[in-house]
Amino acid sequence: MKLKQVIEMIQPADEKSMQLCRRRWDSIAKPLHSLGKMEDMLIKIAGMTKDTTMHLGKKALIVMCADNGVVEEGVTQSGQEVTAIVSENFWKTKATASIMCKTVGADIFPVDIGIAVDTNIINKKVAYGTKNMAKEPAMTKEEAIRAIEVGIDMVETLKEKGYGIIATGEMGIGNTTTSSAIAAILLDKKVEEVTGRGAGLSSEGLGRKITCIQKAIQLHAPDKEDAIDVIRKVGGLDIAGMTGVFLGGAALGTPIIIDGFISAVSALLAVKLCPHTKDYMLASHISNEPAAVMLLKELGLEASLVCDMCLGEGTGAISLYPILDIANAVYEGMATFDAVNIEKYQPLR
Ligand SMILES: O=C(O)c1ccc[n+]([C@@H]2O[C@H](COP(=O)([O-])O)[C@@H](O)[C@H]2O)c1
Ligand SMILES: Cc1cc2nc[nH]c2cc1C
Repeated sequence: MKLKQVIEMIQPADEKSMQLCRRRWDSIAKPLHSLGKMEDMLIKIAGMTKDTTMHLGKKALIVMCADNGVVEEGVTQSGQEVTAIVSENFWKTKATASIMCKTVGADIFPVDIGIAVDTNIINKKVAYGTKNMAKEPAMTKEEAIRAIEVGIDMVETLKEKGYGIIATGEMGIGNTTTSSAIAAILLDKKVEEVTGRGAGLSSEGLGRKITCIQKAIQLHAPDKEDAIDVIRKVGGLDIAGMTGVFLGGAALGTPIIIDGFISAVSALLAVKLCPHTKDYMLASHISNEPAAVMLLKELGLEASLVCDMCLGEGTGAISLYPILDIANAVYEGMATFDAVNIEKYQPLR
């Protein structure tokens, strides 16, 4: 589906289904709202799917894998070759996210949306990596839109295959540099406030990373009001792909789970392209990268997990699946106040 068409399709979440879901929670024989965010998440999901029965279907993780030209500026601890190695390991259940997916009963879909070499994962390559944003725009406008549409199409394909909820993830050495650039622009923050050590950068490297981002922003002056302009000048193909996943989920009524820093940047870009997209997002955890809290605040979303994770790959997002399963089991299986003859508590809220 085309980006323009998808943006036109997106509607606010369904209030009626959310009300009915809340009513069901309030009828269950336990203190009101005592399952906290577990209840809130299912209520939100009911609004997304327009269905209060919570038959979510199969669970997926889409991992957008891409390289970033800015790596040649010495802004990362690891070399660019790590992107392809880890990405191919997803298929072999040898990377963290793939092992976690197997454990929680989710299927993993690693997508080569822009790795610098050919790989054997799902081939949706838009380019062999981006250009170095410190010297030129990371990509063309056409490439940015194509990468967003790859994300949209992945959601459409998975929905057709019976997947009812999708976690987002990414793999791309250098993508905390692109994400910090985007965060600085969208949040109107100083680069040093939104830039962290990514995958274990030294203090000297961190200084280089901050200077590099400042230089790229000064060079390209991205238009804050134009999300595509921001993505194409200082973003990445992985970020663009995840932005498309959020938009596709909102258009097709599929809940999409935000992972860490890079995923939250993509979520905010999707909201900039279409504000109602936010209704179809669930926050999972709070990444240790400094801008993670700021991004969730800007999105108006609260994470359910605080685990000090900053691995990426979708590891935080898929950690939410067992919690959603537990919540759903209670929601579907518990006796009501009427059934067990307990007088209903008065709401505490
Ligand atoms: O998701 C996060 O919050 C997160 C925070 C720090 C690092 N990462 C992962 O580490 C890689 C990017 O780190 P870097 O230092 O190469 O920019 C990329 O593959 C991400 O999956 C991910
Ligand atoms: C080994 C490794 C695995 C990763 N997974 C996500 N980012 C990563 C970065 C490195 C370096």
